[in-house]
Amino acid sequence: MRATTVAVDDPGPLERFLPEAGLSSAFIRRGEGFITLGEVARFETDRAEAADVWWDEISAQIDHDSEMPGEFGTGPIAVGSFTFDPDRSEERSVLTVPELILGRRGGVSWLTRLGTNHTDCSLPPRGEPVRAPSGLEVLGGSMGEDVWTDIVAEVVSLIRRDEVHKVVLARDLRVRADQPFDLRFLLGRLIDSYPTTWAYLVDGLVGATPELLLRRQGGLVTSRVLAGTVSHDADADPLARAAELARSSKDIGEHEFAVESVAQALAPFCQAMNVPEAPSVLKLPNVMHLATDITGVAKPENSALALAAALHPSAAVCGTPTHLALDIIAELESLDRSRYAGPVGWVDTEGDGEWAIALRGGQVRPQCPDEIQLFAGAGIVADSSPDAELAETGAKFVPMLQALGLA
Ligand SMILES: C=C(O[C@@H]1C=C(C(=O)O)C=C[C@H]1O)C(=O)O
Repeated sequence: MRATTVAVDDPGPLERFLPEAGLSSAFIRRGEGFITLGEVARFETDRAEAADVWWDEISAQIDHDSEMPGEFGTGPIAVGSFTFDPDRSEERSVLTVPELILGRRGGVSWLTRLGTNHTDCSLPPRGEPVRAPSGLEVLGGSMGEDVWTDIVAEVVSLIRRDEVHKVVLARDLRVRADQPFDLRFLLGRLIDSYPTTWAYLVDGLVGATPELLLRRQGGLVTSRVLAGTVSHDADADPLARAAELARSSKDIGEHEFAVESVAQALAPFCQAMNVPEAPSVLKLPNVMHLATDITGVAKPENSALALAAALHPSAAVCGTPTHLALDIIAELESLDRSRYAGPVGWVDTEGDGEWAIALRGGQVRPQCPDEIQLFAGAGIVADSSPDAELAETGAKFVPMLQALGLA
């Protein structure tokens, strides 16, 4: 297979090139990242490890001609989204090799085209205008709010009996429209309102997540761990809320579980690692999180996708200890998380790439194109209050509800 990469003039907002229908994907933060069109290969699996082996074989067969060799993110890539719990999900994970990639990073834009014999490196046409959803109806979730808070209370008592340390519980909301969703509309709204997050669109999964499972760039690996949350709004004093969060022993404890899980999982893949002692506060329009950026010097043999497979599920979205938390989630949550809270991102032919955690998003399925399932979760620890955790999930639904025009 051949691939050609050329530098192009700044194409403007990348998402404008997405077509309403057809195979496409996007991964954009602060105007940088890429959109893809078409597909030359696709691997549906239930394991990120299997996808990593598949991509390793495919990428070795690509003959790449590039005007910008070695520039991070340019060239052929595979884009994917993986389920939260492959052992218990009906949904398949997917890794695809796009036919065309239009990207921008560090002010430089490029276009990569893959195929067997082509050299057409002209920009694709802009997509049709986006369509706002209409006739929206909130159908509710797979369980009522009171049932969900009862489950939180049950988990709190398991934790107080020392049977488990932390469990992240999620809930869902279904929203129906009177015609199929145009996911580009939701993506565009998220990009505009949440520019510091990673906005993603992969195979019907759309959202804007603040959490980066990992970036592997050259020899360096970075992970942004989030856990510990307060909601805030225009009326609240942001400094007072941030100080409250930074002093909250409940949130600091919850955060430490998440940092520990990522640090432990990453250690075998790194020659050296830096884990800051105290978290900082990350401010988003709807919530603030305690945040820790872990960095390390990666051993060369593991791709970004292999690292994502090793780091997932972190205690930010699952719990501690991992296997117990997974079992408790499966038993009590009564929800197929599908690809919510799983890794979403990309990997290149060198094994560099970025994998975010698919949070603050929703899934549209081909058999129900007029219905979107939104997900939000919260970390439960010994001091959790069920009503506060319910409110926290409410705040985490806000970005998608706003994008839909419902908040
Ligand atoms: C589970 C979610 O978010 C995660 C849980 C957090 C928490 O419990 O404080 C914070 C950020 C994320 O790691 C979600 O957004 O659905």
